[in-house]
Amino acid sequence: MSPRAVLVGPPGAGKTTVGGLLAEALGVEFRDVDTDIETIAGKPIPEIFFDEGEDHFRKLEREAVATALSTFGGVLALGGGAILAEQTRAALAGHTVVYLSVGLSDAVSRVGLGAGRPLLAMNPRATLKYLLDQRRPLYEEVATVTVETDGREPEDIAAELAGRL
Ligand SMILES: Nc1ncnc2c1ncn2[C@@H]1O[C@H](COP(=O)(O)OP(=O)(O)OP(=O)(O)O)[C@@H](O)[C@H]1O
Ligand SMILES: O=C(O)C1=C[C@@H](O)[C@@H](O)[C@H](O)C1
Ligand SMILES: [Mg+2]
Repeated sequence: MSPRAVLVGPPGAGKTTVGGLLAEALGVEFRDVDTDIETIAGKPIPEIFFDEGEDHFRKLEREAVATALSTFGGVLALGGGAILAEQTRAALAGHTVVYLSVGLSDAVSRVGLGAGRPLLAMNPRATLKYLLDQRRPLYEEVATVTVETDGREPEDIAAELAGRL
């Protein structure tokens, strides 16, 4: 089994929001790997970062993505940093991968002060700029479909994707 679509993109791209709407439009289940990781760890992501560190979080993330890619048939949202792992980028080959791209200004206004996002806990704007610049080539590498989300409503993006997939 393979996901109908895998959504990637930086924090604030709308993976969770658009992913849920897209799954509804396609009549399939929605799953978010960030939620899978919280279930496996038994605690919220900020606590995993705080208690065990980012490396441990990334290990849980690689495992959770690998499991979901081979067992789930609906719309799957990855965490914003999942594509940093070479193993995950390789595992995405052959899947329908949607890159939700977002510019710095929309990303900043969407994530606000970064609540619930441990990497953005300090200086969200500068950190987001760094993450967007560092990761853009990696999102582009794995994507089979790219959608620019700046200035667009999640419902509109999900409807476009439902038509394209
Ligand atoms: N196209 C959009 N236009 C305006 N606001 C949006 C859009 N997409 C998402 N949002 C809002 O931005 C915030 C972040 O969206 P969301 O949680 O879906 O992003 P994400 O890509 O899942 O981020 P993360 O990587 O942190 O999980 C939410 O409050 C959501 O309502
Ligand atoms: O961009 C990132 O590295 C992250 C994004 C979130 O989805 C979570 O996976 C976590 O907060 C890390
Ligand atoms: Mg999300």
